[in-house]
Amino acid sequence: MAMRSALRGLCGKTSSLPVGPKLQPIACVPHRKFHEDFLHKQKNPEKPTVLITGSLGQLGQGLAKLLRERYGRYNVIMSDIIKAPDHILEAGPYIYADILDFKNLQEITVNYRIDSIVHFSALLSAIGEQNVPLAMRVNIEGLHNILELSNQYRLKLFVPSTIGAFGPDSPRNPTPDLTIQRPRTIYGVAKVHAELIGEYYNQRFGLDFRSLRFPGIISSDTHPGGGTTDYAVAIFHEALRARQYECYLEPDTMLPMMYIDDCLRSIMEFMELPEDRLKMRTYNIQAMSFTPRILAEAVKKYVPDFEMSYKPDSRQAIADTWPMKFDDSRARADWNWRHEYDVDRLCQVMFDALMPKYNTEQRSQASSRS
Ligand SMILES: NC(=O)c1ccc[n+]([C@@H]2O[C@H](COP(=O)([O-])OP(=O)(O)OC[C@H]3O[C@@H](n4cnc5c(N)ncnc54)[C@H](O)[C@@H]3O)[C@@H](O)[C@H]2O)c1
Ligand SMILES: C[C@@H](O)[C@H](N)C(=O)O
Repeated sequence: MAMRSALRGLCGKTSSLPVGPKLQPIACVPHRKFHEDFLHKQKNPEKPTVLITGSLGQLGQGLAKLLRERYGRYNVIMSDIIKAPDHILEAGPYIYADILDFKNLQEITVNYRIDSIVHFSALLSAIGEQNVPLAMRVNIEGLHNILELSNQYRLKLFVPSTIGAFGPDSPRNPTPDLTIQRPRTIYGVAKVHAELIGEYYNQRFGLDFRSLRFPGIISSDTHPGGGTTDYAVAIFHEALRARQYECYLEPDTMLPMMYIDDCLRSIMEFMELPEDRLKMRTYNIQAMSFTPRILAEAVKKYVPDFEMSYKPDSRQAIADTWPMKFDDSRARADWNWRHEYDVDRLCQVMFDALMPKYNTEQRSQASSRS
């Protein structure tokens, strides 16, 4: 932080280059070419360079950390269209990349010598329904850009799919990999399109396209971006903050869920598999399934006076069409997928992470009142 403040003083604005103990102090970046050359010299040439789109969302920050541990700090380029907080800028390269701007994506791929893309940019299910034209642009047009870019430059491409890629005509308990997919949200329609067109590019052009269908992801250090499964993150914060939570789903709505560590590990394992291990390009993966009522009971073991009330909103209609449980037997058989977190372990890890934060907040609120 001291170094960053000094740099602010030197050049009037903060360089987006990370400044850490192992780095030479680069005061400011006179032009982008210098920035790119600098990053290239710092990279581990033995490892791939990965671009993460939409990396400031719920999944991107954790994945960048894991990938950097494995490939090196400068081999992972985080990108998004929003301003990054200081701790992101300090952790490694972060750049602006709008997935709707194809030329900008080409420039980034060439200048940063990108080998793989993890494509996270999207509007999630609930937010997508509120702005369908934007969701079509980001989730469909943006995907076309990423796919075409990956094909042009022969990049390996990971695009996550979701339980939302299924609809009311699909078997819901369990939902197999190959079945009817007629989702009722623009988010789901765009994901089915991504799965199919990715598979088509693989068969037609040999593009190394890979996709996993994720359940709702639960994390403590990042917040969800406007999905139907967000309640399963909010409940932990509200239990600690207010001892109560008003859930927007009915008590017995069962959905598949997954702790973020399982999700991020699945991406790492799946992306590193040799191509001949893949019998399909898109796999279901399952960890746990629960209802709001079941999760509330588990939360009460940590916060005994916690109370949950229910006020279903438009997200209920979405959840009612989604799988209750995934059949992920093919992922388990083909590439040995195993989850590690069930609902009890999930609660333990969430409360371990969040309790100190809320205890400190409550202590500081109490001391400012006294
Ligand atoms: N979080 C989950 O529960 C979950 C479950 C299944 C699948 N997924 C998928 O995983 C991916 C990542 O999900 P997430 O939860 O991190 O999403 P998120 O909503 O938290 O983050 C998405 C990011 O995309 C960025 N973005 C929006 N428009 C953009 C544009 N034009 N150009 C570049 N970036 C843009 C946003 O700024 C945001 O940071 C998504 O494709 C999502 O569908 C997520
Ligand atoms: C399930 C997933 O795709 C996301 N969390 C959503 O609810 O939209």
